[in-house]
Amino acid sequence: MEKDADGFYTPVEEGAAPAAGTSQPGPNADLIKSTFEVTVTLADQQADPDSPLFSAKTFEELGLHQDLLKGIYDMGFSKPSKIQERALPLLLSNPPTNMIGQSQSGTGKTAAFVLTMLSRIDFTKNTTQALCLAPSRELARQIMSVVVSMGKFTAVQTEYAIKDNLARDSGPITAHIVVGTPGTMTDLMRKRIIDVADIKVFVLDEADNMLDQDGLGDQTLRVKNMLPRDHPVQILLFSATFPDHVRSFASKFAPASNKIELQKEELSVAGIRQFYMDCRNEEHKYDILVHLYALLTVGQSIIFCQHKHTADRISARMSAEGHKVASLHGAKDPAERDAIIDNFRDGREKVLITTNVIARGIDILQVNMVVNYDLPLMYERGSGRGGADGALDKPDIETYIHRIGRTGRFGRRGISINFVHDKKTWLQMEQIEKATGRKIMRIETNDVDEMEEKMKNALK
Ligand SMILES: Nc1ncnc2c1ncn2[C@@H]1O[C@H](COP(=O)(O)OP(=O)(O)OP(=O)(O)O)[C@@H](O)[C@H]1O
Repeated sequence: MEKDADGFYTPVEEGAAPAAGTSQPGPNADLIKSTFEVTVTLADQQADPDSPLFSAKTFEELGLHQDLLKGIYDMGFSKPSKIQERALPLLLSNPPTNMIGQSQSGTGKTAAFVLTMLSRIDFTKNTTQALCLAPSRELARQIMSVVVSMGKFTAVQTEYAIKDNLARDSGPITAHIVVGTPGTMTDLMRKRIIDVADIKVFVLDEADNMLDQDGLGDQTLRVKNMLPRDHPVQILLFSATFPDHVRSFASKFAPASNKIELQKEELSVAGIRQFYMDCRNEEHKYDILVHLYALLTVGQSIIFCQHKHTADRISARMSAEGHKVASLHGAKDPAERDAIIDNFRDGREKVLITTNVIARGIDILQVNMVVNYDLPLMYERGSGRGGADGALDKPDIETYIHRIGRTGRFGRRGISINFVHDKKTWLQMEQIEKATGRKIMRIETNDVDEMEEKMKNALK
């Protein structure tokens, strides 16, 4: 589907090259005009969700403090994105109301919840007033960078709750906003290094993942149970996906919430062209990846593998063969992880070979290609994610949507390529195609020139 001049979606042949002369839209272009279908359900059922009161076309009309408006404009944002238009008036209204917000990858959810946290801080008090949890240290660091940029003209104090970031004997935290991962956050709260008495906002980014019992659910619940009970805490859950099995838990976790949801078929971003390549076997997958190297480095690329050892193995092999690549996964030590993602973010590395650890949330506008070297798979309940055992033959649709969402950020174009190499992986890809409702086009692996041509066209 693509939007016509009036902003309506019209079907186009998936994978077809855009008309000659069309250029990659700028960061603000598509999503601000976008008319993708958002459903708003208000906690107050008497209120009309379509009332202009619950929509904001400009940041001015939100009644924000000048210092915050300055921060927003300094980041280059001129108008709220579609999701922000609907979400911000609800997020900022008083009394504070919980929210469950779902919208495609890269549509500005982070900015929406960061602005909410910042706008609720009482800067005259040196106490922690907002907590934000994310599933990975990389994402926590990225969210923090948005807090710092947006809060640049305020007196906001921030602190991390991620592994190895606090000195062992550090005293109590007095920062207004603490961003971290659930394990470390629980730890700091238990030890009373974080004082919860003044907390007003609690945000879960990638909330479906954070609430999933098989993922980080238990730890997240522990954090919630330590929040103060003598005053309401606004709970905000955001993600691009909310699979059925976490929906009811999410509603209990954030009771009486306003809800913003996208139609299911709109979940994956229209600007991302999806392809697959038929490989003969595992070894052929590697060869194809090497063939693609020139294309992978046109912009920046992320290669997703199912296991850490695959990421390490192919990156070591490619490096030995003279191709500059980096690999990142959860078994590396924190300092190394930080250095690798920072190098990639700054464009010093162009190809990042990784696992699901950065499948969610990472926002690097220059990433225009994602390769699913291995398709994402579901894990058997209770097996714990990330290990080699317990993988099922079923594709993990949510992770797929998040992975390909690392490209095509904020209305840009991007392509994703899935490697399939046998009947099983082919069937898995077919299931992904069905579930996301978008065609995945075949690319010939024999003809490197044709392959390059087709991909370059898709990126135009
Ligand atoms: N109103 C706006 N105007 C211009 N750019 C914006 C606006 N809001 C957000 N952006 C930019 O768009 C990009 C994507 O936004 P963001 O990271 O908030 O998306 P997201 O919805 O949280 O994505 P994901 O689901 O992958 O976590 C960021 O680079 C951000 O700076």
